[in-house]
Amino acid sequence: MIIDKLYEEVLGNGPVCVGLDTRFEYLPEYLINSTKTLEEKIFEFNRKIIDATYDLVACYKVQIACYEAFGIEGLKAYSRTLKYIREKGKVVIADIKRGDILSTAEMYAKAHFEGDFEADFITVNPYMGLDAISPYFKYLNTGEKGIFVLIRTSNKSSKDFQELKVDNKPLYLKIAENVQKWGESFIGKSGFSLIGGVVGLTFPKEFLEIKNMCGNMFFLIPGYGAQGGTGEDLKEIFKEKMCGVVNSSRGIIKAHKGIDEGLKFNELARKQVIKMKEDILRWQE
Ligand SMILES: O=c1ccn([C@@H]2O[C@H](COP(=O)(O)O)[C@@H](O)[C@H]2O)c(=O)[nH]1
Repeated sequence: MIIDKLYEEVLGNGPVCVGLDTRFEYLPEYLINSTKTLEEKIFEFNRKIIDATYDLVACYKVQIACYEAFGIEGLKAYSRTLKYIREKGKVVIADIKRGDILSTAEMYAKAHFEGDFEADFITVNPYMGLDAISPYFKYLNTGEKGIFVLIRTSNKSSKDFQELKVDNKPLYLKIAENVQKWGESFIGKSGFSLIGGVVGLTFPKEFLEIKNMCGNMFFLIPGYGAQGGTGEDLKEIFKEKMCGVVNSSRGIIKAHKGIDEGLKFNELARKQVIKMKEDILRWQE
């Protein structure tokens, strides 16, 4: 199952997930000024970052908004980036945060688990309930696809709704309970489910509460670096085992900006990955 492959990657290469939230202003000057098409420029930037990091990381997360913002050219670069990561034998998570009624969710599932935008995992929004999530199960049944459901997001305003009490519990715990239950039919050899949770590293106390409740859940963990999360915040969460992948986007792909612009952006991304890995793993010894 794809979740077992992802967990193997974590065991072999550590839990770093490189976030390809590529923006035009992150490109080095030589690419910005080149005569290549926009699609080529964005793809070349991503390809060089992937080539410089794939032996050190568990997976990649590609944020679709950054590519949609460039229009058709951006989506072509998005499609090529997903394909390139999968050709390299690495796992790719498409951060698309979809959530809609059953008939529409069927089309989102087809769009992102097949064809030009095929990814290994996608992120989904649970706000509309089970029938907005169940259309993805057809793909989970193959064992080759998985989803990460938003549970406790990393942004400050996540408290606006996620902390509201339902049956005397914060909503994020209610969601976690349901996600854990849905995931019980999709557990791999690793003991983790193809239905994982998105929980931000910016709330480590709440994270621990969720983790302790959801034994089979594998986590996609945003919030490291640019949003303030640190390796120390993962100490308790990863105490028994590394139960997730830790995403950093800006902290890795724009490391060269303002420091050493130019051809070395990929080497700087690699250095940032090594630094992040050390920062996480030293708390696990
Ligand atoms: O709760 C969430 C869910 C998703 N994200 C996404 O992760 C990256 C974070 O980027 P950084 O530059 O490392 O801050 C981005 O794609 C977000 O959309 C999140 O931050 N929090």
